[in-house]
Amino acid sequence: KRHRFWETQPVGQFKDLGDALLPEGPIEQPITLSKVRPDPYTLPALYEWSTCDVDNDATAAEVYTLLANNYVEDDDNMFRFNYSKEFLRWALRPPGYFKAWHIGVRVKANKKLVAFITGVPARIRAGSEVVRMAEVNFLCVHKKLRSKRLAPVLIKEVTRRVHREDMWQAAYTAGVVLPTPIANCQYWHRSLNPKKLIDVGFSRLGARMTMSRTIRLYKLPPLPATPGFRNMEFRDVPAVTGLLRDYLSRFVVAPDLDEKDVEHWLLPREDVVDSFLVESPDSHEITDFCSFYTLPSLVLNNATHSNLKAAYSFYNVATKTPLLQLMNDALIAAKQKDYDVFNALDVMENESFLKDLKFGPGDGMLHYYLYNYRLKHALKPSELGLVLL
Ligand SMILES: COc1cccc(CC(=N)NC(=O)c2cccnc2OC2CCNCC2)c1
Repeated sequence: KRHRFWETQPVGQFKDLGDALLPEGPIEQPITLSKVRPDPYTLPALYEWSTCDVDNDATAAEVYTLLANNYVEDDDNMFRFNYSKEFLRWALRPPGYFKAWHIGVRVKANKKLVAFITGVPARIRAGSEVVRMAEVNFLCVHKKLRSKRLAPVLIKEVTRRVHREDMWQAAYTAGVVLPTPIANCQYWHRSLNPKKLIDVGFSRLGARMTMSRTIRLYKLPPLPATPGFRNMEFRDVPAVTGLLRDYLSRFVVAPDLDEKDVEHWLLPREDVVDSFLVESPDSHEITDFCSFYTLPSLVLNNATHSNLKAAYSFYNVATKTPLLQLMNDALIAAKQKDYDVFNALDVMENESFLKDLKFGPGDGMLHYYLYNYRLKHALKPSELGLVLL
């Protein structure tokens, strides 16, 4: 398949696959900052760049609306991600973020926001190297401006702004295969509200299954099974950071999280991110951790339901409680908070619980990519310790 744009970029090229002589690490070396193009790339005549200040409520609302109407849909165009305003503010303002990396495109004549792309800084370890990278996300072009080759300009512009901050690598995901995935992950869904999922066409009634039998199949107890299972609180940040750093060190690619990162990414925020831990009742030691983020989907063309409330598995560490039991408690917590479905990728050790906890395979894949960084080998999902929003 031709990738006119990606063939011009410092990413693993399909033609290089199997070339064992190519070294692991940066594909292109950094250049002197004064040599990084100082001016933005050229947009088609009618459009202008517009850095989006998501602190500003009106601007955050414009970004929310653009994504709600034009962002990623499932393969059958029945659902569209519906990131909330508060979620976007959280996702775009981690420690050390750059407002300049929240990049919009507006129509000059009426200032309508018609495209968007973002980067946030992250420290990501690839093998033994911790690399400062941009996590690039929320690439969105208004449905009416597709096939104008706007996406390559947006990608070049966020790359230029990342270079200006002396960063030379990036991490991103896509539902499509581009040159060249570092991992190809399968997504899985666990029904929490099977009747609604069937009503909206997300799931289908199994063969020889009645609705009442299906509801019974996915039923969960009202309360978590693990003694000491509770919400994470600010005072838990040091212990959770220790748990996570030890656990994530097992994976080939994973974020290098410090306490400030854990405070931002994992302290509970209502309808944005939920996190729980197990505090041993007698020793008060924190032994386990689980978390999920909230990403609803709009239900397109359905008379009775407009939204699907979905939880996405985030970071989970089990050192004393069996992972199966810990994740079942996460399902119970999500069901208690009225989620309709709990989604997970087959990354980290997720494969070990998916089938037993009655997850079903999704109908697509999520591919992970690194920009300007070559890995000797593509990773199995179980070698990947990175979850993007
Ligand atoms: C149910 O509503 C949907 C609305 C839009 C797309 C999809 C399918 C899909 N593409 N799902 C995923 O990419 C996915 C499935 C499981 C876990 N994380 C995921 O994506 C995350 C991470 C990447 N950025 C989007 C959210 C489903």
